[in-house]
Amino acid sequence: MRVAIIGAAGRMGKVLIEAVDGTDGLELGAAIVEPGSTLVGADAGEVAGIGRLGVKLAGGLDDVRDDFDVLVDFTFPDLTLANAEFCRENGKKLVIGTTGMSEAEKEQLALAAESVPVVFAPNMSVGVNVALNLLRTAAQALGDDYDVEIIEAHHRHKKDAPSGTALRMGEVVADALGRDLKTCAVYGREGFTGERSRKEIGFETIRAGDVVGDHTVLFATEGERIEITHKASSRMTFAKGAMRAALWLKGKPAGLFDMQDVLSLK
Ligand SMILES: NC(=O)C1=CN([C@@H]2O[C@H](COP(=O)(O)OP(=O)(O)OC[C@H]3O[C@@H](n4cnc5c(N)ncnc54)[C@H](OP(=O)(O)O)[C@@H]3O)[C@@H](O)[C@H]2O)C=CC1
Ligand SMILES: O=C(O)C1=N[C@H](C(=O)O)C[C@H](O)C1
Repeated sequence: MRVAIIGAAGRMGKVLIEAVDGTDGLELGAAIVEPGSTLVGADAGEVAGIGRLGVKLAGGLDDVRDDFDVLVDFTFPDLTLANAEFCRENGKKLVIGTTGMSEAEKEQLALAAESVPVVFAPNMSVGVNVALNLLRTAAQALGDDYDVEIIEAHHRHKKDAPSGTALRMGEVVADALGRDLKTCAVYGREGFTGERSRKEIGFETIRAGDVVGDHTVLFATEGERIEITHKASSRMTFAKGAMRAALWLKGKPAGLFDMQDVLSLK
C-alpha cells in the first residue's frame, strides 16, 4: 500500500512519515505540505528528521494523484473535508485523525465514505480505544449515582477544545447511561453556577507547554471516586495506530469506520 501524508511538516505529519517508513507492507508514496510552502521540493524524510527517503514534498494532492492508495490526514476540518472530496473523486482510501469537526462537517465526511472506505477516529492509540471500553463498562455498572467529569490536557498549540478524545469519551459514557451528550454536557464552569445537576457530564480543558495528550474520566459519589486515565507520552502511539488503520483498509468496501473497528473492540 502506498501512503500519502498530508500536513507532512506538522507535529503529527513528521511522526507519521517516520511510522510509514517503519511499517512492513506500507511505503511512502507522497507527502504534501501547504501550497507555496518553502518546503515544497524538500525530501520528506529529511524534513521528518529520519534521513533521505527520496520522496519530494508536494504542494497539493493534484501533483501526486497517481502516487498513493491511502491518504493519512491529521490536519484541520476544512482541509480534511476538501481532501475527502478529492479521495472520493479519485477512489483513494482515507485515514483521518483530524479533530474539531462540527456535526455538519461530520455529515459531509460520511457522504464521502459512501464511495470510499474511511477510518475516522479522534484518537488512534490502542490505549485510548481500550479505555473507551473500560469507560462503557464502568458507566453501566456505576449508573446515575456517580457524577462524571472529563478532564483533558494538551500542548499550548492545540486549536480545538475540548479534545476530540474527551468528546468521544463523553459520548461513550453518555450512551452507556442512556443520556444524550448534546443536552447533558457542561463545558467549563465560572461564576455562580449553582449546584451540579445529577446528570450533567462536565468537561475541563488544560492547555500548557508540550503535553502530548492526557485524559481522565472521573466517576465520583459520596464516599468514593474512580478515575480512568490515559496519558500519551509520544505522538508515535497515534501514528502507529494510523498505520494499523491504513493496513486494515486493504480490501475494505466503502464505509465509515473507526479505530474500534480496526482493533476489533466492538
Ligand atoms: N486522531 C489522533 O490520534 C490524533 C489527532 N490529532 C489531530 O490532528 C490534527 C493535527 O494536529 P497537529 O499535527 O498537532 O497540527 P499541526 O498544526 O502541527 O499540523 C497541521 C499541518 O498541516 C499543514 N497545512 C496547512 N494547510 C495545509 C494545506 N493546504 N496542505 C497541506 N498541509 C497544510 C500545517 O502547515 P502550517 O503550520 O504551515 O500551517 C501544519 O504543518 C489536529 O486536529 C489534532 O487534534 C493529533 C494527534 C493524534
Ligand atoms: O491535538 C493533539 O495533539 C491531539 N489531539 C487529539 C484529540 O483532540 O483528541 C488526540 C490526542 O489527544 C492529541
